[in-house]
Amino acid sequence: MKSSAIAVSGLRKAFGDKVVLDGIGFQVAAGSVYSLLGPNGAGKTTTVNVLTTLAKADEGSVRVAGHDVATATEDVRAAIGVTGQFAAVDELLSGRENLRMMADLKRVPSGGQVITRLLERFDLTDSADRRVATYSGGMRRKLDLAMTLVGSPRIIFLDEPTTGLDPRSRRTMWEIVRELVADGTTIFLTTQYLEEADELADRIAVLSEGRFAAEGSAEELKRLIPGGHVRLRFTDPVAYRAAAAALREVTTDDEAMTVQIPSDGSQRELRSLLDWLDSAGVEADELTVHTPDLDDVFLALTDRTSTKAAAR
Ligand SMILES: Nc1ncnc2c1ncn2[C@@H]1O[C@H](COP(=O)(O)OP(=O)(O)OP(=O)(O)O)[C@@H](O)[C@H]1O
Repeated sequence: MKSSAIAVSGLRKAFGDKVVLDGIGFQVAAGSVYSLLGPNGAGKTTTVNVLTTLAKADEGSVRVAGHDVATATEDVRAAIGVTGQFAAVDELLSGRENLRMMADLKRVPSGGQVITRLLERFDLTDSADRRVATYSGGMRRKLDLAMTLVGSPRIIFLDEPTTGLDPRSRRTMWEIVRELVADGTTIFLTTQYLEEADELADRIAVLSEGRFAAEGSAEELKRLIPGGHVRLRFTDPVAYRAAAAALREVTTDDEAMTVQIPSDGSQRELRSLLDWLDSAGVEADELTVHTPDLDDVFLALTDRTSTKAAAR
C-alpha cells in the first residue's frame, strides 16, 4: 500500500447553523487521482479550502503531505499547488510575466526554461506576451493551471479545472494530469464532469448532504446502482426463443432477437449466466455487458429519497 498523501478523518465544518461537512473521512494514496463529486453547494470547495489551509475545520484531523493543516500551515502550503476559483492570475501582466512572477516567488531554478515549456504545453506560446486582460476565459484557466505547475508541487488541488475549456483543451488537461500522476504527483480533483472523474480518478467520493453517499473506484460506484444488464443477441430464432422462454425476469426484443438480463456485471454473475447457458445448450451469437455510467450513479446517489438505499 502506497503512503497517504492526504489523510482526513471526522472532518466537520459548518457555517452558522448550516452543517456543510458532517464528519467525512478518506485517504488519498500518493501518486493517485482522487475525485470529489457532488451537486452544487454540496461542500466540494469547502473541502478543498480546508485541505489547502484556506479555511479551518471545526472538528477532525486533516493531514496533507504528512503535515497537520491546522498547525503546520506553511509546510502544507510548500507541498501543494492549487488551481481554482481564487485565481492568482494578474490581469495587467502578460501570461509570460505571470508565470515569471510565480517562478520567482517559488524560487524555481532555470525558471525561463520551465516557463517556455509550460507555455508550449498549454498552447499559450502565441499569446504569451499579451496582457491577460485580453485572454479568453479558457486561456485564463489554462494559464492558471500552468501557474500551479510552476515549482512541481507534489500534491495538486484542481477545483473544477476544466470548466469552460473546449473539448481539445480538456483533453490536453487530462493528458497533463496523467503525466503528472505518472511522475508520482497526487491529484485531488473536483469536477462537474463525471466523464472526467471516470477518465482520471483512481477513487471517487460522492458528497451529498454533508456525508459521502459512496466512495470507491468508478467501477465500484457503477455497481452500486441498478441499471446494469447483460444482453444476448441471437441469429437463430430457435435459440432465441429457448433463451427467452427459459430465463426469468428478462426483457426481450423479438425483432432484434435480443434478451436483456439484469446484472451487476460482476464476474460471479457472468459466470453463473454462462454456466446456465452452457447447461441449457443455448448459444448466443453475441454477449455484451452494460454497466451504468457515472451520470446514473450520481443521479441515484444524490437524489435525497434514494441516497441511503443506493449507498447500501
Ligand atoms: N463563507 C461562507 N459563509 C457561509 N456559507 C458558506 C460559505 N462558504 C460556503 N458556504 C455554503 O456552504 C455550502 C457549500 O459550499 P461549497 O462552495 O463548498 O459547495 P460546492 O460543492 O463547491 O458547490 P459548487 O458545485 O456550486 O461550486 C453552500 O451552501 C454555501 O452556500
